[in-house]
Amino acid sequence: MPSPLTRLAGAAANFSRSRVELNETTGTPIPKLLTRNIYEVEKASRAGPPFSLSDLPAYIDAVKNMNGAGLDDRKFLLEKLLTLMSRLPKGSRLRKTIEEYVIGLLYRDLPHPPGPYLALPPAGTIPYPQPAGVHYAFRPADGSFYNPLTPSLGKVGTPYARSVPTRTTIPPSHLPDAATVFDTLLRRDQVLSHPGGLSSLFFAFANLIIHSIFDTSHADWSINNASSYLDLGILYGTSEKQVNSIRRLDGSGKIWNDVFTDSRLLFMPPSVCALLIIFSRNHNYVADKISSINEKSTFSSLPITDSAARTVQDDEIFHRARLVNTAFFMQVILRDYVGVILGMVRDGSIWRLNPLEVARDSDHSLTPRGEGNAVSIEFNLLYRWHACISEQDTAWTEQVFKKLFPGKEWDQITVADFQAAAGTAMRPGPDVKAWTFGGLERGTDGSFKDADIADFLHSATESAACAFKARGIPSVLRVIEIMGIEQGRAWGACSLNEFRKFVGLRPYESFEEWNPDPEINQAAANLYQDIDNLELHVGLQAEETKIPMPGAGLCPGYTISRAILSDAVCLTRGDRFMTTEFTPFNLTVWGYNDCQFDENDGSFGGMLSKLLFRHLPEYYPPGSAYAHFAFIVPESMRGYISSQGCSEDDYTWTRPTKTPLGLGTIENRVQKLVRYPIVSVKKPLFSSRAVDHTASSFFHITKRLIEEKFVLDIDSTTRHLNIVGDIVNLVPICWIAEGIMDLSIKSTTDPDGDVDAKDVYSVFSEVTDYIFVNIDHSQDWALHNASAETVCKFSLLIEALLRDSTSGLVNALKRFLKLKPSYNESLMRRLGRVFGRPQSVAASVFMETAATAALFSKAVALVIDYIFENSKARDVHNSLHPKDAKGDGEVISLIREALHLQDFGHYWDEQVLGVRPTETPLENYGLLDPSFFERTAVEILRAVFTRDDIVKRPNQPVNMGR
Ligand code: HEM
Repeated sequence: MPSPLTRLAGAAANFSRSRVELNETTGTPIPKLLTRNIYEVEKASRAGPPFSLSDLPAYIDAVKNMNGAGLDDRKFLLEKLLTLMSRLPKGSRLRKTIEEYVIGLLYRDLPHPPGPYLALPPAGTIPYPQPAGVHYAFRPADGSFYNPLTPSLGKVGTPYARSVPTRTTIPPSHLPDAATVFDTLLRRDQVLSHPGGLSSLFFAFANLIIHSIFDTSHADWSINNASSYLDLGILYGTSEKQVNSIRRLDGSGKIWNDVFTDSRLLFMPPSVCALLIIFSRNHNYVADKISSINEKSTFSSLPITDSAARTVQDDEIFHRARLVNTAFFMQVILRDYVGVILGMVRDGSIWRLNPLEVARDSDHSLTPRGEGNAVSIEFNLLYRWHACISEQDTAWTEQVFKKLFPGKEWDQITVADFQAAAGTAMRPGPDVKAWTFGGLERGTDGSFKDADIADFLHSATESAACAFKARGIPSVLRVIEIMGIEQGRAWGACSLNEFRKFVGLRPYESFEEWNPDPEINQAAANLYQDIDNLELHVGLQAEETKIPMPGAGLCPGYTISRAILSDAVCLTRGDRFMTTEFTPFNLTVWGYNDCQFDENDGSFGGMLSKLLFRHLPEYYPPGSAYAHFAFIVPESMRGYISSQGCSEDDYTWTRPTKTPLGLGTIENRVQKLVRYPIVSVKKPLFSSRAVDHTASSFFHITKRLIEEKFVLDIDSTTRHLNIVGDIVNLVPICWIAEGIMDLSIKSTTDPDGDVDAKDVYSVFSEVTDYIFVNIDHSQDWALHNASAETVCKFSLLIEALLRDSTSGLVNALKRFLKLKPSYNESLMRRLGRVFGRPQSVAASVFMETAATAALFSKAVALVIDYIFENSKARDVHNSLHPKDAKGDGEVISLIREALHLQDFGHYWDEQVLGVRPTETPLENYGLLDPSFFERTAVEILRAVFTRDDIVKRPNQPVNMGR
């Protein structure tokens, strides 16, 4: 059972999270005022200058060739632009202009809507899948109605789009035999690790992406049986029937444990399925939250007997949870995946290309968003990244193929063999709840063991992917590549040069230019004679590859590297659920906030770590590099971290083993925030004389705040007051700031005060969260860093006052000049007598006061709530006025009673003991020290309840969160 302290702290945590400031366009959190500057300066100084003279040739080339001969991609304009954007200061106008320009450019690389298709999409209308009474946007199972005006655009079972009509005149019969092309240009000759240290898990995620958008029909290669959207169709299914096969339909909106619907993935390495299981679990986590928070108070508890009501509730929770879960998928794509592709994670940059932004052209027209999308054959061919399959995954695939095609060598398997297997041996049973992978067994509740899922993921993070390269594809996939080449021909795909022209790149004039390796270019020249004949698939996969440099992390062939960005932009920007419908209204306020990334979480703006910490907490302890940088092999990432000037020691680099949940003891967490030993400062702070003095301050501060914060209602003489947010939360803050730290509080009478009390409350309550509340591993990094900075800053302040008080010079001088002494001299003198270094004493004062301020306020708020709810305001008034010990005693009993009844006590149970509480339910920590709490709380209540003009608004709760 959580301790009273922990439960008390819960609301402080919720409060501080709900106050995170969001960028209105992207919904992303804005760094706190107190941390923003230092953080940015530090990053910028590490990253280097945004522009250097050596970049000039690339920019000149761009200007000359943008609409003419095509860009020379060997001059790395794109990389330079990306680097420039990542290094320009946040909020810079130039950065925003370039970002908008680049996103507009990439989006317009492909026509919207796509022009030609391999066959005609369905004509006429198609049925609208929205059930009656649904007032939120939801993703139709089959990808229809993403563009409401062209509802079949990108729908499951429609033909692929064609971006580039070919004018190549070489007859198909003159093209080299597909098997010979594989054996000459594509077959892996040696294992070469990925030059950027990308892990096999990165390609497992890429595998999820391609399966989401490509599923070429074996009956008709022109048809794509996947939708053209990153809608997690691999998890949810591509038809109503499939979606229903995973749903519980019991009103919870949840799916069965650890299920997904795309059976093709069962034949992929187990890390691919393990990664998808994380998203499967996330659906249920989100559904649980949405129903328990119940933002509109419309959900009923289960079981729901009325079947119609059950369906309505289940649909709503399911669809909203799916929107949130696919938003997580999108964030992992944009933050982790594209972050690695562009080398941003490697270089410690939190900047990302954000294709979802609202952007305008120079003529003020909006760059379109959410218009729909249809994937094209060119991108299907471009995405066949089989060269990167790691050695371990190759060995695994070989085992699978041996079972599927017993007795056959890799070069004896035919396309017909593969298609036959795909229709029979590769079809699992219809019950998704019984599917397994990687030899795993399901438990009685249907789920896999965390240990097993984590094991696959850890291994995939640890194993290096292979490099993109000509002659890089494992022999076992020979038949798949032959099929790919033949599909390209059957589709009438364009040549490599035609594709390059289409995306604005200069076409190659020779095979040498395409790939300078003589063995490769001569082999290609023999097969194709003319560079213009070079087929798209082969041309893309055997092209010279990029090397890691700022702006380049994936390091595929040059053309893939350019085109992949257009695809990423079009897929996400074209999806209305990721853009125009990506709103708190559809996702719920909680869901919308939950799927935002935190750029200060230690993952350089990644999102996957949040999911790994959340769903496998025992196997991803806080600070594990396996969680923060799952897409880069830890050994490589460790090198990058130290070359960025960051401390390797901030992370753990070894493979995680099972670690008990929780973050250790309170003392342990305090130690992580302060560098000096904590000493006891209770006596100077909480002696009865000191508390008498503080209690009187609390009374006066409360009175002052009440007068200041009253707001007059429109057309009325009634004034209203946010008793928790504006008074109770701020009283201890004002006391700590003014009475201990010598800071003046901004107010209507002192607008130039040193600090805003609400800002201070916010940063102090982060420290409270870190020490007392946080058990969420994904929050640990950000909370620790923010808290450590707060503790350091404010402790320094106290330390300076302490040092000054020992000399007493400042105040002596002020007294001599008949000025008010500038700080609480007697308190500082008492603190000065504590045995310990000033740094220790200062940090200890911070911990005793500021770190528990939010807990103090929460407890007082509960008491006030109890008083109003139980109509005891008049009794409290009578007890506290006039002031006497008996009346104060009565109110102290009431405080104890309130806290016990609000379930914050463990000393007393009226039902069991039948006695009134005699002891306080509070723990002896900081401002919750009972002798301090009870005396000071009484004074706050006196200031509130001895007035006759404070009543609770009818039908409105005391705002406990605020
Ligand atoms: C060990 C890992 C992998 C294995 C065993 C594998 C196997 C296969 C197989 C069997 C197919 C043919 C599917 C069909 O037509 O039914 C295929 C197609 C494909 N693969 Fe892979 N693959 C792997 C990794 C990857 C990766 C990492 C990517 C790129 C991110 C990729 C991209 C593709 C694409 C785009 C297709 C065409 C899909 C379609 O048109 O439906 N594969 N792969």
